Amino acid sequence: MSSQVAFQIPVIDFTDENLKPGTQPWFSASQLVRSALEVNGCFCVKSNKIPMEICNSVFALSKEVFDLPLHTKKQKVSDKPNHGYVGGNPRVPLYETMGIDLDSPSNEEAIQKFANIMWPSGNDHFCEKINLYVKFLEEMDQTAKRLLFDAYGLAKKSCDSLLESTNYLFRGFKYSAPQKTESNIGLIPHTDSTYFTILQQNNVAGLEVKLKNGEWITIDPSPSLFIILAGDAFKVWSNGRITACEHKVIIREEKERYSIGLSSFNSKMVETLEELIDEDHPRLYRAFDHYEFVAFRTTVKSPTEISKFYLL
Ligand SMILES: O=C(O)CCC(=O)C(=O)O
Ligand SMILES: [Fe+2]
Repeated sequence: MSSQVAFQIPVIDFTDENLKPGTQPWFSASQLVRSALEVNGCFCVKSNKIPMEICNSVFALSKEVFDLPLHTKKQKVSDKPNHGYVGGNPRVPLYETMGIDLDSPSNEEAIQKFANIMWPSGNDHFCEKINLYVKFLEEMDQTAKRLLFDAYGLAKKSCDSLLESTNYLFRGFKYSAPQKTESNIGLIPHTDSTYFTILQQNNVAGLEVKLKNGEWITIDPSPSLFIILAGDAFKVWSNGRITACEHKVIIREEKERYSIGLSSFNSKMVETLEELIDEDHPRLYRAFDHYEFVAFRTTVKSPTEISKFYLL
């Protein structure tokens, strides 16, 4: 399966010491990121910059959180839609997610605040591991964005400006093992409202993405592979060049599944970059407040209805 995935979805090695702006490996990776995002809306990243021991701890900690009593999990609320605890949705009964919004003063404080809600006497181990992991995923997100901006020939300050207004959301996902008589749908097909969503799986397959040709493929669930999905915000930013990746989760084994990831939002407006508008590519979308869009998406599900929100 992994070679099939590698064939249709490129795997880019972020460990490569030569992956530095201005070098040939950077240039090649940058072209690959752009074409993968334009064609299928996603690519995979291999990176050993974070020790597997930290990833294993984070998966174990995520399980610990989901094993807490429902009333405790429900105490994690957020003023932003889908940024707190979500579970028990009759349309997707196997699915639960818990989010930590990282936009309060610092990641450390946001993670600490979350830990104090889950464990009133605190949890230093949780804070330490999640901090390290989140920092690593933020770096991966920023490298991926810098590669993409370079592929469009954009100035560094254009990427700096997007990164400065970025809010991150760190999330864990749990899917209960479906019973024999139960549907195995973990999440119905959707695009994310984000710029990027980075996901790491933990050996139980489930994430499937739709290719340009309409074929659905399963993403290798190995924890040594990260997948970066482009969301609606990058489609709008790129004036429709980038595909918002359609994906779903199907639990094909009778096993519980855990995944973790980082999503990026804009604290300001999502808008199309002027440099990507010209006679051949007239402006397609209006600018909008990212969190208004996230809220709108909780009320509307069909892709046509969703795109009406930002189509001119
Ligand atoms: O669990 C996964 O791998 C995907 C989660 C997802 O697509 C979502 O919550 O939007
Ligand atoms: Fe998603």
